[in-house]
Amino acid sequence: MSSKDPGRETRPARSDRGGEDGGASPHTLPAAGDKHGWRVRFRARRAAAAQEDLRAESESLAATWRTEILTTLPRGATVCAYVPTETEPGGVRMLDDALAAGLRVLVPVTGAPGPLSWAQYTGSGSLRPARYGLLEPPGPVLAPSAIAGATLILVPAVAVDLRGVRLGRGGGYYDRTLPLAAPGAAMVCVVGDGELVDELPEDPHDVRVGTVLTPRRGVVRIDRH
Ligand SMILES: Nc1nc2c(c(=O)[nH]1)N(C=O)[C@@H](CNc1ccc(C(=O)N[C@@H](CCC(=O)O)C(=O)O)cc1)CN2
Ligand SMILES: Nc1ncnc2c1ncn2[C@@H]1O[C@H](COP(=O)(O)OP(=O)(O)OP(=O)(O)O)[C@@H](O)[C@H]1O
Repeated sequence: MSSKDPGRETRPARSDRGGEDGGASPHTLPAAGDKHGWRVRFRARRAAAAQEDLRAESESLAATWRTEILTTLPRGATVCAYVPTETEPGGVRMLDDALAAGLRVLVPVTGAPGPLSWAQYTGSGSLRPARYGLLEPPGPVLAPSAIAGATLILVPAVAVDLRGVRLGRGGGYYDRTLPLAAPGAAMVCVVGDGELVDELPEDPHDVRVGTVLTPRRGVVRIDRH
């Protein structure tokens, strides 16, 4: 990544970690290990983004998804994705593109914290409101082990770093789910350009991803995965 990239947010330098005010100012960055603080910060940025910018980002992400990722997957393969919320980059259109490419698309069914169950996505028209304001298909619920059949897994993230460490919404759902994936499955995060950063806090339970998709940088492969 070039240091000239706009929107770039790096690991805080020591001098940034709260000044004489003890870090209470909204202008200071969260402490390096403060996952919750970073999550709040990244989510606030998404919430403040202009609709037209989000739309343009989603257009670009969907184009890369179609031309550089979907074309590499055989028809009939299973993809585990998620139904994006309004502020998550990418849009539901990425799921429809996967259907059009002949893939079987599973999305999470969120219950109590634990490994996620799954349901087959057949189109946005049949989605129903679910927990946390998410949308889910009404169809039969598949056990968490369904992820083992996926060739590629889209993993939601608020931000991700250049080592593949992701910051999710704080439920620990994906950290409990990804260990059930097949060893060769590709794990891909879709984020804004300012959400691919140098270094995020990492816990022992965190599962790293191998690929990141951003609007401007396209497909970013993580080394040493
Ligand atoms: N579109 C989408 N679907 C998804 C996820 C996601 O990130 N995006 N998930 C990814 O796991 C799962 C749902 N996970 C969730 C985890 C936490 C919260 C939640 O309400 N968290 C609190 C903040 C917790 C904190 O900051 O410590 C909140 O947002 O107020 C919601 C959903 C499954 N489905
Ligand atoms: N494999 C696990 N087993 C038990 N608890 C876990 C596991 N993974 C995460 N947790 C717990 O879940 C909570 C949230 O973890 P973390 O902040 O890493 O979530 P996240 O990666 O942001 O969320 P998600 O995976 O849902 O997107 C923490 O309390 C953590 O201890």
